[in-house]
Amino acid sequence: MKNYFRFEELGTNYRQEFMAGMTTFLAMAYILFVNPSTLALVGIEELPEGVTRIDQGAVFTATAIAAAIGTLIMGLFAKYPIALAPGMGLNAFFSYTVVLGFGIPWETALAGVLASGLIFIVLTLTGLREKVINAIPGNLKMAVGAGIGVYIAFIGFQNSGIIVGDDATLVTLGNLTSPTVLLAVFGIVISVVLLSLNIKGGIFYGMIITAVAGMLTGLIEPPSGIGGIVGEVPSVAPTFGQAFIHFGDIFTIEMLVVILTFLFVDFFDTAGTLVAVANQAGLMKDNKLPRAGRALISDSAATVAGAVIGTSTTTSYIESTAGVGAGGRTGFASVVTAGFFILALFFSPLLSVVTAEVTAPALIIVGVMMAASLKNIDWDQFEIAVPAFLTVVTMPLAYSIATGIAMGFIFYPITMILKGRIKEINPVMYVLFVIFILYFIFLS
Ligand SMILES: Nc1nc2[nH]cnc2c(=O)[nH]1
Repeated sequence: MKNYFRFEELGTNYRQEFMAGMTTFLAMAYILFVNPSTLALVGIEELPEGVTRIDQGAVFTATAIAAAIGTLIMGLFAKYPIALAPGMGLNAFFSYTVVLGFGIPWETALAGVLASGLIFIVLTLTGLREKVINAIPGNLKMAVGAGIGVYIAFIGFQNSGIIVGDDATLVTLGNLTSPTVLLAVFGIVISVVLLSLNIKGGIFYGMIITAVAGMLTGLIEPPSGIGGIVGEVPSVAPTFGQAFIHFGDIFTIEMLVVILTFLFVDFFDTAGTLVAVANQAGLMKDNKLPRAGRALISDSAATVAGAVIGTSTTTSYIESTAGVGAGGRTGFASVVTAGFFILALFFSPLLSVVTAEVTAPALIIVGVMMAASLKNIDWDQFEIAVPAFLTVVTMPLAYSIATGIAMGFIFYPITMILKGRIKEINPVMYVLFVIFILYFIFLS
């Protein structure tokens, strides 16, 4: 086993890899609770006509199983210390834009996720995905990752009532004397303190402390006895296979736009995350990602498995950097993380204590982590700064990851041509330019 994972060559051992795998799990365990509440649109009273609410218990189980499957394949097949789970960027798009905004039932949306995963497998097997990833300028990849971070943080601020709507200015600061808003602020402070002290599971422990504070102050109902903490694994019957049953519903223009967005967002998010984590672990060779095809196949297979069981797009997590920080260098760390996700299946009763105030700090801290890629952007070149900046700011402002990506990819060739750098533009970028112009035409 040591030879399979090349422990000696990579200067690691079982203990170090175990600690790394556990650290990554702790950093991303929040998704087990945040994903079901996001997909079930908890807190939104009225759903569009013809749309039902997805079963939270089923999404909990789907989240844990999709994360375990994806992370295990990444560990054993691609041998990277990279863990996967349903992404916060795309679960927000799935819930707020597709289901709530377009009024598309979650069953059809899941079929869209399945379609995007299958297309990805084909694109990866033909080598096209790797080619396009290499054709996209690093600056834009970094901007997309950072923009998703800002978008996720904005959702956290909004869900917790720290930022609210305003007729005059669109958004403004919420009521800081409201007890629930104060609980969220407390959660952010605690998480920041823990992470500043280099406590690796800081996000997870921050959530536990916030939930306990909520119970002590009567803002959150406490679990009753051991049965409120450990319980049977919730059935996936309400969601399992719905993606297949509703596959026939995806052949509409609206769903085409949705599937393209799933594809594009996952594409750029995964590309940015794989490079960021591999770079941190010192696993890049000549500025390229070794076994990129295998890593991308792991990512796509996880999306397909997740869609069939009942969750939005499963993707490589930026939180894997926590495990790499703890010394993780091989796929064995991922095997450990996957094991913890299986164990977590038995803790579903805790879902009821993880409210929006408890999850908001996690969303905001993930935003901070993803925004770290801003440092890799060449801000002193105006032709780069413009598309990068537009990508980052339009994601939260338009409340759409896809719009942010489209803005960047439309402005990039324009500014590059105007600055006389036409020779540096990869032909693929012109194709993407046309696709995104069409995207805006279809949207409006
Ligand atoms: N890369 C990445 N990491 C995440 N961590 C939590 N959500 C996400 C996401 O959507 N993408």
